[in-house]
Amino acid sequence: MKTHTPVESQRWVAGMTPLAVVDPLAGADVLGVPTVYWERPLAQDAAAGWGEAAVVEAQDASDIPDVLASLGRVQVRWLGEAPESMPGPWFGGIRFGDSGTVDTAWASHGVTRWTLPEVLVFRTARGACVVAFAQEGRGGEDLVRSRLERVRACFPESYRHARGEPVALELRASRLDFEVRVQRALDAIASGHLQKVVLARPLDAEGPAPFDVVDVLARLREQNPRCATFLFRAPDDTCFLGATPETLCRVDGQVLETEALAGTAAPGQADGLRGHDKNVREHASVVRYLVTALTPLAEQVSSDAEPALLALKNVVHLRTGFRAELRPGVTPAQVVEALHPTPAVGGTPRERALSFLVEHEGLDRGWYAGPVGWVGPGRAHLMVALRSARVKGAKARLFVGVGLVAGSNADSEWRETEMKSLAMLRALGGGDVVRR
Ligand SMILES: C=C(O[C@@H]1C=C(C(=O)O)C=C[C@H]1O)C(=O)O
Repeated sequence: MKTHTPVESQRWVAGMTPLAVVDPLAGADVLGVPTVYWERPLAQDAAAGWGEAAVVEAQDASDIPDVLASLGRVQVRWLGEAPESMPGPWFGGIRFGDSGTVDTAWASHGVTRWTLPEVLVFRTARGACVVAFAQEGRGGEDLVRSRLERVRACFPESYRHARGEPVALELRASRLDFEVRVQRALDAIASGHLQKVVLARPLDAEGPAPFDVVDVLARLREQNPRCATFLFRAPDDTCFLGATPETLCRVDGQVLETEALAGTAAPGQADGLRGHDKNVREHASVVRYLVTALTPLAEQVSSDAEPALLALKNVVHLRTGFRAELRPGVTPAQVVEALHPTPAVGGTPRERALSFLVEHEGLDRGWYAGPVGWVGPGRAHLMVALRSARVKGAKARLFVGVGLVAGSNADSEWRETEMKSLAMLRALGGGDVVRR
């Protein structure tokens, strides 16, 4: 079932069965590579979806707000008890935005794509269960019951570790090309046209055999427990996956949480980060933007008094947490529209920075740096898709970006992109990264 327009007229029937499992990813051994995957190890949340009971796509970027709004109005009739704190039920993402370069390998992910899985296995701190969805109508209830039974009967109880041996990756990237683009950005900053722009570059990696994306997911979550590990697999098996530290928005009723995450140091050099002028300016532009963007939507916006350090395996970031009480009637769809893209992945002034990227970045970001996650009635959790790659067969294209402000230099920005690429490279290669 595929819907290319909002889903108001459709109704869904669903059922739920508790499961004695600890790890939704373990289902890959019997059900194959999940269609969608989402896990935040520290929060003990994990969800894996198989099949597509429905897909909502947009033909054009101008339809994205309608698509998002329609996801929040999904109508589900539960056979028996409804599960508590179910993520989704729609899982998907949105392109970063306009691009001056078209990469057809992104075609199957489209402008935006949201999946209602046929079966969704999820775990929270309270336990695990499987949920099945089918379209309301003749046979819908039977389909739900048989899907639940099939999963209940076969789902492994064990935890799924990465099993493959480390493999050597062939890496391709152009440092010269990146440095030329950084220089153009620094010229635009020096002339006063821009204050900040986040420039990204691709890094192509090839393995000796098709990547085992389930193993890659297992490594991503083990190596990046503070991040959200995600996978969105399109029908042609193009996978977009990663482990991102950056929350775009978490909405639960009227409560909104978001964050400014910008400013980066190597793990050994984190001490000076909070006093480092360039990083402080990079960070402050995001903080100012969030306050301005949230004010029309919220009764009250509060934030941490000053940035804290968020220490990840390969980098340390400056982070300022935000919490807001949304005005009555404000939906997750409106929050996404107001926030994305923040200057953590675009720049300042916003429109000029985005035009600069269309003209000079020379890269189709696709879903990289766009919102990814889940949406449901009155609730949503969307992350910014960083530390990510598009994978098909034995080929992966990684995306890494850096915030440039006055005082940035091409050499240290290149090194920062190298550090940021390690999260994905270590998961793809399964071992330490040797660059030649
Ligand atoms: C653009 C990326 O990361 C963003 C840029 C950062 C920076 O320049 O300091 C830090 C965190 C992210 O907001 C990326 O990881 O690709």
